Parts: sequence; structure tokens; C-alpha cells
Amino acid sequence: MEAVPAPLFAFGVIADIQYADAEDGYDFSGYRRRYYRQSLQLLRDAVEAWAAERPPLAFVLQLGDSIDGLNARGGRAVAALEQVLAALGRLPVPVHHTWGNHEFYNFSRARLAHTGLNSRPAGAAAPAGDCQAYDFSPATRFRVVVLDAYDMSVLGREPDSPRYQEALQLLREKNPNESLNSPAGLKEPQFVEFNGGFSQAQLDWFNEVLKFSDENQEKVVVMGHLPIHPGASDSVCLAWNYEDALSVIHSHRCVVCFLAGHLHDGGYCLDSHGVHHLTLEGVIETPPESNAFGTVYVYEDKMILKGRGRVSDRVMHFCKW
Ligand SMILES: Nc1ncnc2c1ncn2[C@@H]1O[C@H](COP(=O)(O)OP(=O)(O)O)[C@@H](O)[C@H]1O
Repeated sequence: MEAVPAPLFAFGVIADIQYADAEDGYDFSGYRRRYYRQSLQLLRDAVEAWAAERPPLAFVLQLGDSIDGLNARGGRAVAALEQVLAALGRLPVPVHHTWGNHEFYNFSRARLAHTGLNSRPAGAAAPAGDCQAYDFSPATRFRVVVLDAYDMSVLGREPDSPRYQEALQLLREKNPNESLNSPAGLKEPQFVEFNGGFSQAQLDWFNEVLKFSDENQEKVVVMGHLPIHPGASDSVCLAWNYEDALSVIHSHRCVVCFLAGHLHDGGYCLDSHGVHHLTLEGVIETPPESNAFGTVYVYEDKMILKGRGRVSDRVMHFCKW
């Protein structure tokens, strides 16, 4: 019998834990149940499963919305975050975090930088300013880029800051609704307050990282809280200027996969340039008897996602090699 080749390395993925010590509730539409308290147990179950994997995982990607905005109202943000980080801290491997809207409902951007959700290694090259994007290389000829989908946003920044004003102006231009969280009647429904986008400085930095990766024959996985391809999202959950991020990716050959959260139903597509877009199902809308996380096994020619609970298994071939 032919031996199954070992992967080069493997990593864990999880999205939208949205933990709060609160009774179950519902999403805005009132139809989707949210298991606020149980989500911490599902995270602990995920950690236990990852910790038992052999060979051990190289790292875990947490795709944003680790705690729910409900915590802010109850003054429980710090306690909730401590519990989530303690659960993840049982893993002996690095966890890389991207920030979602619910992080900003609980903490300012400045504050988040001083919490355990700041996973950017000290001294890592990053865009100028307070953008949280960074990249790292977990293995030879492989790179992970962590994007900051709320770099251009009204969430997380002081109302008197230039970036807040710039974001608000753009949002108001695109969204005339009384509630800026409402996408009703919009030509570009992603222009809602609970989303955000990428600044030009971040896109320029991203372009340089991908140029380096192209030149060094690296394969790149990109992660961000907001999806950037309509085939892997509904029209509301996309990043404001998702097309700009896609243009940067498509002007290089190195990117093999874009990982996102935010859309709790999940999504997937293979785009016209051979990039896999995987939007992970959210833990928060996952019943207690199931789960929503995965392990990605990386090979020379493909990545294999082993999904748990609501997350499906998936083989993602590297189309450009
Ligand atoms: N269609 C809508 N119209 C107005 N407000 C909305 C709408 N959809 C969501 N919201 C509000 O936007 C915010 C973010 O929505 P939420 O459901 O919490 O997003 P998430 O899926 O990230 O948890 C909430 O305050 C919610 O009440």
C-alpha cells in the first residue's frame, strides 16, 4: 500500500467565536440563533482537538470577532477576552488574530494593540500608522499575510481622528440610510458601518509583500475578517473596497488562498485567477452539539481542509503551479 505523504505543515482555523457570558439570542434578522455562552465550550473543544493532532500544528488563525459586542454593554469585555485567550493559550503554538467589528465594539484600536489579540511579532514589518496588518513565513517558500479589514472604518477610532472622518465621509457618500448599519437600497450593499476597508497605504504594503513572494517563489495565504470575493460572501458582508484587495492579489501569482470570517453561514469559491476564497462558518451560530473549526494540511501542490462540525472538508489545489 502506498504511504500517505506527510504534509509540509498544518494549521488551525476558526472564526466568529463571539463569546459572551449571556443567554442565547438571535442575529439582527431574528432568525439565526446565537449561542453566546456555549461558544466558549466549542472553542475549548476545538483547542483540545488541535492539541491532540500529530504532528503538532504550526499555528492557528483566529479570523476575528473573538468576543461579542454584548460584553461592552455589560462591562464584561476584559473578562470575556481573558477567557477566550486562556482557552487558546492552552495550545503550545502561536495564534494569529485578525480584528473584526465585534473586537471594536469592545475595545478601541489603540487598546486592542495592548491586549493578547495583538499577535503581530515585535519588529515585524507592517504598513505605517496604526494598521494592524503584518506577514510571517511559517515555512520555506510559504507566507501568511494578516490583513486589517477595518483600517478604513468608523469602528475603533476616535471621532476626531482624520482616518475616522475620512471613513465616515466615504460611508455617508455610499450609504444615505438613517442607520449606517442598514444596507437597504444600496448599489454597493457592503457600505455599512459594521464593515470596513483597506487604506491605500495598506494596499501598497500588501502589494510589496506579494512582489517579494513572487520573486521568491513563495505561496501565500491571506487572512482578514471580511471576505473579498462575491463568490464567497453575500453582497453585504464584503469589505468596502474588496475589489482593490482583489486587484492587488490578481496582479501577482503567489496567493493561493484568502481566508475570512464575518459571514456566519460560510462560503467558498475558486476565482478566475486560481485563488481559493474560503469564508469559515461562525462558531457563534453553531449549535452546542456541533462545532465550526478546521485544520488545513499544506502540501507542495495543495491544501486539504479537514473541517469539523459545520465546516466541510475541502481539497484546494494550487492551480498556478
Ligand atoms: N439590516 C440592518 N439594518 C440596521 N442595522 C443592522 C442591520 N443588520 C445588522 N445591523 C446592526 O449592525 C450591527 C452588526 O450586526 P451584527 O448582526 O451584530 O453583525 P455580526 O454578524 O458581525 O455579529 C448590529 O448592531 C446590528 O444590530
